[in-house]
Amino acid sequence: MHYTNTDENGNVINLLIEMEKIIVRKKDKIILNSISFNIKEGENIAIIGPNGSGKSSIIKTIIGDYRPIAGTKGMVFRVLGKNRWNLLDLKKLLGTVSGDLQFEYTRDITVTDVVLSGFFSSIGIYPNLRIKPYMLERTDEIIDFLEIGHLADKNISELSTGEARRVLIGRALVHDPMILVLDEPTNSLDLKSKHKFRETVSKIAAAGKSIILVTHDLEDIVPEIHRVVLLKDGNIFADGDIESILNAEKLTDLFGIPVDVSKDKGYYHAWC
Ligand SMILES: Nc1ncnc2c1ncn2[C@@H]1O[C@H](COP(=O)(O)OP(=O)(O)OP(=O)(O)O)[C@@H](O)[C@H]1O
Repeated sequence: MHYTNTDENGNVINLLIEMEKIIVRKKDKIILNSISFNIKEGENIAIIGPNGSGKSSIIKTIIGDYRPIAGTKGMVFRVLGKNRWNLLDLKKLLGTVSGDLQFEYTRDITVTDVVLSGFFSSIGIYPNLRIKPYMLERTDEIIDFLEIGHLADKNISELSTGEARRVLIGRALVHDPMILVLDEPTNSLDLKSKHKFRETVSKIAAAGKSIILVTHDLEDIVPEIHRVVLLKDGNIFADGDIESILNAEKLTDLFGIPVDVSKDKGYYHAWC
């Protein structure tokens, strides 16, 4: 187990995720090409890159939906020091919200039940599920924490996209995961909903969860995120502290067109 490690100065660090030489292939195409990076406990990162660069594939690999090619020389893939996980246990550790998860909720189900369904990794609550009192307590706690109590009895189909997205964060948080994984979470939200969503992410980061955020929108990178990974063609193009990565030179190189970057009140903006 390598969950606990030491850095070059002898300080103890806890590694949540260790990836070395990760190769993922789909239909004869290498979609992640020898990816290496670690995420330390308490660290928040953003992953940025052009369409098709492999951002969602990294997330799917981390949450166990995609498997790296086994037997690659020097390959390491560990979550909390373990290289073998029961998928359900892994999903408890990693709360996940993607921009399209809400479209899986096609039938009427209340906000409370959507949050509760996170305990079962299900899309809804069914009679065969054993709901325990602590689950209901935790669901109420999360609804309070996210300030969505006024929505609790509504059906998810009645909510705006922005409201539904915050409910899905609740679903991801019921297990008290160590890491919250957000894949393009502000897709199709209006300005106010994006603002509200970002405040929620900041609050969760301040509560001590690690955030892994995939986005096309630099404004989604809340000030609690200090590290950015740039991806291109299934490779890591750059990885470092936000100041050294989110600048015109790096983003111009990454996207192959002139990009300008500015920073205001802790948030970054890019335009071209
Ligand atoms: N299951 C799959 N089968 C075949 N090809 C796949 C599969 N998953 C991903 N790919 C391919 O891998 C590449 C990376 O896809 P991925 O979705 O990770 O990119 P992305 O950076 O998240 O893109 P976007 O910004 O458009 O969401 C793409 O060329 C995609 O077509």
